[in-house]
Amino acid sequence: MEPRPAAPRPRLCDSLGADQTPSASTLNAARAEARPAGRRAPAVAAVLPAGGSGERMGVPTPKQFCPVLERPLISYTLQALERVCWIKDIVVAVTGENMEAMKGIIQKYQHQRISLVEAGVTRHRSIFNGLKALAEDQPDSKLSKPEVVIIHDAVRPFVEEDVLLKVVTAAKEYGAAGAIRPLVSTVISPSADGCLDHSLERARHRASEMPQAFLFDVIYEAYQQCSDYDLEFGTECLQLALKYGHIKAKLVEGSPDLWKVTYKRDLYAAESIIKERISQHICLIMDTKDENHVGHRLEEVLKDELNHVKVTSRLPCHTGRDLDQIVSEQCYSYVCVNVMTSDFEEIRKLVNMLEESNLSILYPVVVISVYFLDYKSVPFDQKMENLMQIREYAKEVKKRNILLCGLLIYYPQLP
Ligand SMILES: Nc1ccn([C@@H]2O[C@H](COP(=O)(O)OP(=O)(O)OP(=O)(O)O)[C@@H](O)[C@H]2O)c(=O)n1
Ligand SMILES: O=P(O)(O)OC[C@@H](O)[C@@H](O)[C@@H](O)CO
Repeated sequence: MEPRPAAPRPRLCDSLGADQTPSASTLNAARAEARPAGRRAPAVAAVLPAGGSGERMGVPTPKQFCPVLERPLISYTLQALERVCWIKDIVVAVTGENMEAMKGIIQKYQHQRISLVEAGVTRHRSIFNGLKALAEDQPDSKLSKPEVVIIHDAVRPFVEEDVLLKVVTAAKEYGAAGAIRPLVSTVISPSADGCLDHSLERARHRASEMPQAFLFDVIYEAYQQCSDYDLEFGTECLQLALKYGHIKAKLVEGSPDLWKVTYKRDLYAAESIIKERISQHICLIMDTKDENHVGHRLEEVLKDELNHVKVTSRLPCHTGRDLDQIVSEQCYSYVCVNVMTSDFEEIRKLVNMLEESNLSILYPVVVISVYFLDYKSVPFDQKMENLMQIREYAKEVKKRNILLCGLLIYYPQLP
């Protein structure tokens, strides 16, 4: 059957984006170069359907725009795909009414390599629109047809490079590939009278998840031949490749985090996972090199008490290069231990560095500034005045997603 002539092209907005974040892409570029010699890396693009209304979430805002830690859910998914430098274009399908909101998210969180297309009235139609945008070299667009295309729901934020690489590599070989997970509940088939007709043997079946990947021509031709019924009611891209392209997708075991945010509980779960991930590293910054610094004792205690948390320490944060390294480690929790001074100029320096690093654009950064002051040598009112400034400063930096608090510990010098 001749493929159906392409429907009118979706409106393709300009690509939007900002400078590449150096650390993630540098790392990925190194990995990409490490690919076995002689195998040309396929040109890879991604299509993210994000045009749904999120009815099952039960809130007015479509779930892909619902905030998680005050940041829209879709921004986490974009960040996850942006970390993979060999994905050259990310096409997001959003409804016309959400187009401006999506552009605002891209600008605010400095997402890159993003192009926007109009969503369709169903998920398959949204995906088809994304594929059309990639299929045609448009003179006014940076998009070109990829060899392999990843399809990934915008509401699945926890996707890692390894599973993306697995499905892309498999798609290059098999024509199509998709992530699967063990079934949690048994699948049953009800009879017309609402009773059990039969159940499927759970061990012999799997849940189809995302990401999926396809040779571009395979999936694009499948969509072009797709029946209106499938476009309207279908939920499985792999099935389209099988039905219209006679391609049996390679199934790739995915990690538990590939789940789709569908119900409200999923938002709470996503927030917990993100909080857990960004609190995996605490960095102690001390204001002297003295090995008897109380900060070292605190470091030991934290290492003993917090088993799954990486605790590092740094000497005086006036060595900017040193702080650059800390920030490049994507640390979001800092404890500054000050025994020599209550002058919080050092804190200002640290906060400025954190802001310049763009860390706080993506996640809240916590800075706890602890002051140990000997009340015999430091008149209370003089130092409290200094420290009270921290309260006003904290209000100011909170607007930039940096949560700053001060802790004053007055103690008598040992005789
Ligand atoms: N017309 C549509 C419908 C869905 N999607 C996207 O497809 C993904 C998975 O679909 P689903 O979880 O069903 O999202 P919704 O349709 O929004 O959810 P609901 O069925 O609860 O309304 C989501 O990223 C959703 O935004 C889309 O791009 N276009
Ligand atoms: O049906 P929904 O729109 O909720 O989900 C769409 C897909 O994510 C879902 O069908 C997966 O099984 C992958 O195909």
